[in-house]
Amino acid sequence: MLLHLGRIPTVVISSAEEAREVLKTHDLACCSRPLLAGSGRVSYNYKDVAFAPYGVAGSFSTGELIPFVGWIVDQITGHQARTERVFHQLDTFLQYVIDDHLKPGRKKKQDDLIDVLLGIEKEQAELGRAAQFTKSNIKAVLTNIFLGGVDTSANTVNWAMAELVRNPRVMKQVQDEIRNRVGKKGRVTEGDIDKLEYLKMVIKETFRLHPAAPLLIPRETMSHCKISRYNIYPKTMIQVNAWAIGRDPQYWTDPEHFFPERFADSSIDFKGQNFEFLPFGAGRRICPGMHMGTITVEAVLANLLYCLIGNYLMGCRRKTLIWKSEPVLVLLSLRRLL
Ligand code: HEM
Repeated sequence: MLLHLGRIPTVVISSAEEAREVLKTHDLACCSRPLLAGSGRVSYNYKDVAFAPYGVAGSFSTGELIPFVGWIVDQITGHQARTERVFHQLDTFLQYVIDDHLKPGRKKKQDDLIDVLLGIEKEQAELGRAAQFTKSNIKAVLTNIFLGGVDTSANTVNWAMAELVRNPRVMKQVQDEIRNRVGKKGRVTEGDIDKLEYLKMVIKETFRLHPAAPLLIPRETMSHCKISRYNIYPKTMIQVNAWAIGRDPQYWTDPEHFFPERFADSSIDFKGQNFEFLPFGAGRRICPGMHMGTITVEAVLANLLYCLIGNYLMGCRRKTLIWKSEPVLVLLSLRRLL
């Protein structure tokens, strides 16, 4: 489907075959234009990325929609000022963290990510390369990891809990599995998770129905190409609708139904080879934190379910619970864990 998002021609891909064509074959720019509020430029710079937190991301920007004059409305509504304020807050924080790492005589057991990035910056400055890795690049990488790594895992756990509360049969089965395998140890450790087959299926089913990035990261065509039989011109934005593909009845039986067993004895995985299942994307821009994200979701969910008093939850009014589950779950788990 071809549409214009503001001033940018955009193609939305909603079938696994086209997704395979796009993500594997086409010459798509590595730079993306994150759909965050802001400038309307086709770019991927630190300032654009930094607009994401604090609710600025996804907020309506007239500058994005109406070419040339839209920015005036953003000035009047205060959108521009809010965006700048968020950027400065985040920038100040990141600068503080970087300065802290640059303090002489700082005590450290081993290099962390910021030390490594500062090392690259120093190395490139010494080599005197034309295109250098700067402090701004370091801040962009940190913001990217922060954005990519936190909400995605947290939202997946929330969705999994919501689905389990709506499906008592699955809730009971997954809790039984965890409690039988882990016994009375008090908490689920990383070593236990390998044995939890059903939990993994529950997580896969949650990824299928509720992908954390439903349209993946936008791509941009670098040259003229063809998708199916359509001619796509350079500088067209490509959005892959992983949400729609994950619910397409062509690939999934009874797609709206939360049914983890569909993954039993199935080779379908989220590692970017099965284009009907793309919770982490695919191709060159596949999520680099896939392993860490999965482990985090597995560990948090397993511990929540292990400690959760299932009957208490089932007794609650479900509707209320879906919206208010988070604090209840956290409190219950903490009570058991501490
Ligand atoms: C359940 C957890 C996670 C999910 C569902 C998820 C999902 C995704 C998706 C769908 C993309 C876009 C891929 C594409 O367009 O092909 C992405 C990109 C990215 N993810 Fe994740 N992610 C998760 C966890 C993490 C974690 C833990 C980190 C880092 C610590 C991370 C860092 C990133 C980064 C840096 C990108 C951008 C890659 C690029 O720009 O090329 N993600 N993630």
